[in-house]
Amino acid sequence: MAIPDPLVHVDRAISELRRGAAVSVIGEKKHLLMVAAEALTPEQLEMLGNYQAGEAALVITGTRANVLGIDKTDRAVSMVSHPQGLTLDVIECLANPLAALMNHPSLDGLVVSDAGDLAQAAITLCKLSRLLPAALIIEGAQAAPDTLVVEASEIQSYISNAAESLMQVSEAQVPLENAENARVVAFRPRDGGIEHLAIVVGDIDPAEPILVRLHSECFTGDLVGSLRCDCGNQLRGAITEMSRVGSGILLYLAQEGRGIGLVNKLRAYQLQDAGFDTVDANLQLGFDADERNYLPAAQMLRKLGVHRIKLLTNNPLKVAALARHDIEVVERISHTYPANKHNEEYLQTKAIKSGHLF
Ligand SMILES: Nc1nc2c(ncn2[C@@H]2O[C@H](COP(=O)(O)OP(=O)(O)OP(=O)(O)O)[C@@H](O)[C@H]2O)c(=O)[nH]1
Ligand SMILES: [Zn+2]
Repeated sequence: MAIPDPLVHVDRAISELRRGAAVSVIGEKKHLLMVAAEALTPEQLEMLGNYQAGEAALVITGTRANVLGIDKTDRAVSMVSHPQGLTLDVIECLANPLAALMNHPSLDGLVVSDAGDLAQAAITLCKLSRLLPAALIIEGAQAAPDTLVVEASEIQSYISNAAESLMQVSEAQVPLENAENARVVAFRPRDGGIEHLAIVVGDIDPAEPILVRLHSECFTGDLVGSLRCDCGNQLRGAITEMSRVGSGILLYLAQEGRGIGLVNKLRAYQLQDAGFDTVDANLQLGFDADERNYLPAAQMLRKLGVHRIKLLTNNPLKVAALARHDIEVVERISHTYPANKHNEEYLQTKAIKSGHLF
């Protein structure tokens, strides 16, 4: 029999959570049952409320608890309960800042406490599922026979395990408008999870530092020409520049919305329209300002035989992250395009709050 693959367990748990099913997270001698807050139905809440094993509580990130003002500590994850049980209205407002803009149920009497390792893994699983980082949990609850079981340690090591397992699965010549000699190379993790792409322009000489761009997927900017960001210009501009200098590699990373996913990015845009900047909108949703991990990028570069690069970026985090993953950045090349009236504030916030260089 094949050895069960931890990546596959997590991948299945992601599907379960996204379709609103309960998942059981287990650790050493401990277990909890979780449902993603944003997929919670009144029936499920009633079912979980009647669970004999223990009391249902909501886990949210410390960041979300801080902006709500219900937890002033620096806990990574906070557990929230109510002596009379949490109602769906309260859960929605605690989990989702957009619901909190519309409804104002009383938050009196909430009890906030430390969340253990399993609850932290539950939050990580929500993030991997590209859902809001909030889950209704019951600690100590045994899994029902048809509930999927996943280990907390498998969840916590998923990102690095998936990155390390990336394999080149296909490649083809694709002449581009601004770079006729280009090929697209696709990489897939072992569990069949999210694929990342490399666009290789010209012929690469691994003996020389290669011009590289790490481009995080942006449906709105890359595909439909959104003016809220500068992604479309950066994408096409990088390819044009690689063609001009003769060669280069653009990694097209499946990290939409700085790693929070397209649905959450649209939520962040709605919050920005309500007055928050791009960083605070992420924090309101309970995410970090930037949730990306660049191990997949480093791994793809290694698979392409590239170890020394010149990086097209304004983001110092990308340079530092690649260096941590053993890719030598011999030069950072600024990658700036003129602002428009829709993205001016966004670009300013990145310079002021995220340390972007120009
Ligand atoms: N969460 C969030 N993501 C955004 C927002 N605007 C754009 N994005 C995402 O940000 C990512 C773009 O980042 P990058 O082009 O890598 O930009 P960067 O981190 O500023 O770094 P450089 O462009 O390399 O300087 C894409 O995944 C976009 O979808 C926003 O307001 N909120
Ligand atoms: Zn964009």
